[in-house]
Amino acid sequence: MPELKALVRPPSSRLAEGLVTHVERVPVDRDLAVRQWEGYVRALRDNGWRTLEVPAEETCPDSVFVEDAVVVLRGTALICRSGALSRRSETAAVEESVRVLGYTVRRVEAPATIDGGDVLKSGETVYVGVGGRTNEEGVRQLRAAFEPLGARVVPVPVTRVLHLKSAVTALPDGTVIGHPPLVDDPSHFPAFRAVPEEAGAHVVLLGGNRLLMAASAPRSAELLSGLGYEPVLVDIGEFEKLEGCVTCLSVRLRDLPEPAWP
Ligand SMILES: NC(=O)NCCC[C@H](N)C(=O)O
Repeated sequence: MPELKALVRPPSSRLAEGLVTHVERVPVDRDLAVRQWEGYVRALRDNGWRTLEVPAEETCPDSVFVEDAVVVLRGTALICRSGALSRRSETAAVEESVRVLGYTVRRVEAPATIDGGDVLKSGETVYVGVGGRTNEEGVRQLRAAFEPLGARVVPVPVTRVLHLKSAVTALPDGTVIGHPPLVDDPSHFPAFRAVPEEAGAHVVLLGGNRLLMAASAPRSAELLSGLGYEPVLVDIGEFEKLEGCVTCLSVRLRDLPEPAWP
């Protein structure tokens, strides 16, 4: 059984200057954020994931949200080109990390934009949110990169939240979960289940029935627990102030090429 591995990236000292789009700006306690980030990394490790740290990018306040910089599928790493100008220089160190790991590296090229937070993989399907940080040309380049690898790319609209994965994520059986007021059109998904909180829509699949979730979604955790899942809760409140969620703080390397890992 190959070891489970994930990329994470320590918060920049300028974290508090991170972008906000759909929420009011409120002060961020960077020291608390660092402790919460350490707790998040610990939760991954405690659940069998070995974490590799991409070096912090001090000049990029949002660089801790490493998910947005790269999408990996079957040995290919697609380096994103963010829809937010201030986030474009986050990718250099991420590209270096995945290259060292042995991934075939492709880059999203202008005029395309893609944020990894808009890309939701579930089985053979790759849903991509369009309307916020990812544009139509981004969808075209995602198709060109991943359809030859066997993926089916399905564009879905995103207008109510920052990223597709701010609205929905998928359970291990492919059921897509979301908080209905924030989901543009649930009919795009073959199976959809409503959860009662915004943050309840965000799960990171840890393996087996375990789901990493934000502590701010206790009722959704209870609902999922009633369905047989085992929520693992982490407090990421300082990141939520910047529209971050559990998914965006790591990139799970499920199709890591071999040999790899230093
Ligand atoms: N994938 C994600 O949900 N990323 C969160 C990014 C938050 C950051 N403040 C941003 O606006 O880009």
